[in-house]
Amino acid sequence: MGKTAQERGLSYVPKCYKVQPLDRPKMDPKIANVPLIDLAGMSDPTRRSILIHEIANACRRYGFFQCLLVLAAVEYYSLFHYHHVFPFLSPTQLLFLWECTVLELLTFQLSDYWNLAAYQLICILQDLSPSIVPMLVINHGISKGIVDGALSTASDFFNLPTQYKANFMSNDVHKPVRYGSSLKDGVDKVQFWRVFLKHYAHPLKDWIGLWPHTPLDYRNKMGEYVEAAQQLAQMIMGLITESLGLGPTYLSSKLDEGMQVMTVNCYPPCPQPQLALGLPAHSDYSSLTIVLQDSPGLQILDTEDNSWKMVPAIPGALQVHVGDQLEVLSNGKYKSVVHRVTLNSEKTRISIAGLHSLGMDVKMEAAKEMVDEENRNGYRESCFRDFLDFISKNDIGEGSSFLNTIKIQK
Ligand SMILES: O=C(O)CCC(=O)C(=O)O
Ligand SMILES: [Fe+2]
Repeated sequence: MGKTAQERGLSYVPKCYKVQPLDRPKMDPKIANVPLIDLAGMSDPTRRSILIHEIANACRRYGFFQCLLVLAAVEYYSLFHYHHVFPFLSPTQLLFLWECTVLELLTFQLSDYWNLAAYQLICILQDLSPSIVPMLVINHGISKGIVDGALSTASDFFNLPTQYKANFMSNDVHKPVRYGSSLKDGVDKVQFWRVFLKHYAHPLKDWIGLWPHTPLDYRNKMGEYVEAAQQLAQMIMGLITESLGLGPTYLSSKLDEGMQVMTVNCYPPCPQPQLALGLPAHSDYSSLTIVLQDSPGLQILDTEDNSWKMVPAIPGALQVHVGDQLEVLSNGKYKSVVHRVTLNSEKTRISIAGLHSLGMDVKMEAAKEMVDEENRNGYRESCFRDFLDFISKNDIGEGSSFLNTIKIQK
């Protein structure tokens, strides 16, 4: 390691990185319809029940949604971004939407603004397109400073000399802190165009001492981000379990005693992005994953038309994925989202994916409330350790999926 193609900046893609022709990314992918949610006003019972309904629809239909920072959202509400986020709207509709929200911005405080504007947005969109339930998670409480700090210290880490990063190098997927490239370097058949640092993060005091101490602000900045993200995951999971009829605290203590595995990814520019991938198609073994990305590259498989769609990279936005554990808990009502990472030839991309799950050996199974005569249990119980054992012996790049191994054939 340190000598991989992506680390050396080769001007071509070597054979071992070339993915099968069918898996090669299109260079002009469609943009995903990102469901949108505003978390503001959660303590108001009427607002909360609307929110739960919106989240339920997003999880069922898409398996993901996005949260926005308040300040990032201001940038996001430019006409340009509207076009990317709502590609199904005509130019006149876009302009109308944009004018409405800009007007609100002038007359309201930011917090009032977001409550109102999000409602307005949802009403407008539902009128225009009743089949689309839009969701934007805003007011999620992680400040722009915290998000920017995590991305910048991550980037500084990857810019360090290989000698230092090599201290964390390992192909052993059971290690709580490790640096690597691809998935399992040199072991899997096809290699992927990324480098990564993975580390456990919750409870912070148990793990932070094992994290890199260079860059000097790494522990501090990443620590702030992971703590805020853990709180957000709890809040969102409360809404999700409530939407399943299980109540808002169904998973709270298990998540609190559970794991938060941070995968900090760096995808250097790739000279032939049409031939390789940053990560192959996979779903996450988590209950929820929260992804922070600094530029586009993440794609999700839209199950409606079985095509890959690009997730728009809105500055500071957080992407929330339903993971395998939530699919199991809901007995398949909510599906974990299949996603992959594509590359570009110009610029390094950084992403931080936080996988929130139950404890290493705590088994997840379908909630008994989700199982009846009509909906037989579709999943065997499993825990994070089972997943790690699986990936240590199987090649995800070749299509192996842990989730498939725990599905019960009906
Ligand atoms: O880079 C991304 O946007 C997503 C990364 C990812 O899917 C993962 O680390 O599991
Ligand atoms: Fe992932």
